[in-house]
Amino acid sequence: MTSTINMNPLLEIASLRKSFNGGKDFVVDVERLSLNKGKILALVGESGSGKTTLVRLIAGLETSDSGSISIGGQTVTSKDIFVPPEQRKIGMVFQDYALFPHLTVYENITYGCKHIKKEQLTELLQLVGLVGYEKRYPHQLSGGQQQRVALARALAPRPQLLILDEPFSNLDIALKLQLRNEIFDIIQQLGITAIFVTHDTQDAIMIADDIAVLRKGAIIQQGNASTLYRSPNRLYVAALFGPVVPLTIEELSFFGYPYKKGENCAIRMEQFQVNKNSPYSVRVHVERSLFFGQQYLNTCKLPNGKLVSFTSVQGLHDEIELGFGQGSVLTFPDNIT
Ligand SMILES: Nc1ncnc2c1ncn2[C@@H]1O[C@H](COP(=O)(O)OP(=O)(O)OP(=O)(O)O)[C@@H](O)[C@H]1O
Repeated sequence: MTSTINMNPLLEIASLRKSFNGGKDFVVDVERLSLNKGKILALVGESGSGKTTLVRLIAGLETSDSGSISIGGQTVTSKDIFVPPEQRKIGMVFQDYALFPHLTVYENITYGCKHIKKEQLTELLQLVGLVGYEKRYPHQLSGGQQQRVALARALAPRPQLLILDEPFSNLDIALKLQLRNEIFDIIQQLGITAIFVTHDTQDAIMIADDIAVLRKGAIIQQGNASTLYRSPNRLYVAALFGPVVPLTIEELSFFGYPYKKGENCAIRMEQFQVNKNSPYSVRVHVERSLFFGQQYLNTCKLPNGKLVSFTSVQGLHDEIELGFGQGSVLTFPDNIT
C-alpha cells in the first residue's frame, strides 16, 4: 500500500474494526488511515464496501468494536473514550440533503448554530450562491440549491472536518458536474479538511488530493489519482479507475511481450496503439468499430479467439497492427486479487 507522509494529520485512524450481526464479517477493518489538514480525501469503493459505515464511525454516529480515531490531535474513539458526534466538530453533507422541510433556508442553515453572526451568515450565503433565498423552503429549491443549503448548514459551525457522503447522487449529470466544481472551489477556498465518499472514481480523481480504495471494509490502496491510475496494486483497483484488458501469458506472447513469472498483466483500453511500430504488437482483424461520441470503440480477435476491446480516435477496419508500449503495461503480483 502506498502510504501518505503525515506532516500534519487532522485525522488518524488505527486498527479500527466494526462488524454487524454478531461479528461474523467486518464491515470496516481499517488498519491505518490518516488525512492531513487542509486536504481532501476521497473514499471510493463499490456498494457495500463500508464507505458510509467508516464515515459514520469517524462522525461518532456508530461505535467501533475496537481501534482508535483521533481528530485534531484529540482521541474521539478508543477502548475507553467515545466523544459524542456533536462534540467532534464535524460537518456532514448527505446524498438526500437531509434538510428540515418545514424550515426556511435561513432556519435550516442556523439550526445547529443559533449564535452565528450576521456577517458570517451573509458570507456563507454568498459562498454557496444563495443570497436572496433565505426565506424559501426546501421544496421551493432545485436539487442543486438544496445541496448548497446542506453545505452551508454543515459549514456554519466552522467544522474542523467536513464529510460529504455521495453528495451528488441525486443530481443529473450536468448539475452534478457544476455542483462538484462549485463545492470543490468552496472547500479549497476555505482550506477545509474534507472526506468525500463516492463510488464514482472520476469524482475522486477530479476533487481529491488523496484517494483510499475500500474493499470489503479494508483499504486496499491509498495514494493520489496518478498513482492509482498508473500504478494500481491489483487488477481490482485498475478496473475501478477505467476499463482494462487483462492478458494471459499466452496472449502476451502473441504481442511478443516477455512474461515475468509471478506477475499478472493488463492494458488500459485507451493505451493500445494501432499501426504504430509499437515495441509489442500483433496483427489482428477488426471485428467492429463503433463510434460513440468522441472516440471509436473497437473489437479485435486475438489468435486464441479472445475478443479485445480498445478505443481509438479514428474508426478502424480490416487488418491492423495492434500494439502497446512498455510503459502501458500494468503489472500486479499474481497472488493478490
Ligand atoms: N446498521 C447496520 N446493520 C447491519 N448491517 C449493516 C448496517 N449498516 C451497514 N450494514 C452493512 O454493512 C455493509 C457496508 O455498508 P455501507 O453502507 O457502509 O457500504 P457503502 O460502501 O457505503 O455502500 P453504498 O455505496 O451502497 O452506500 C453492507 O453490507 C451493509 O448491509
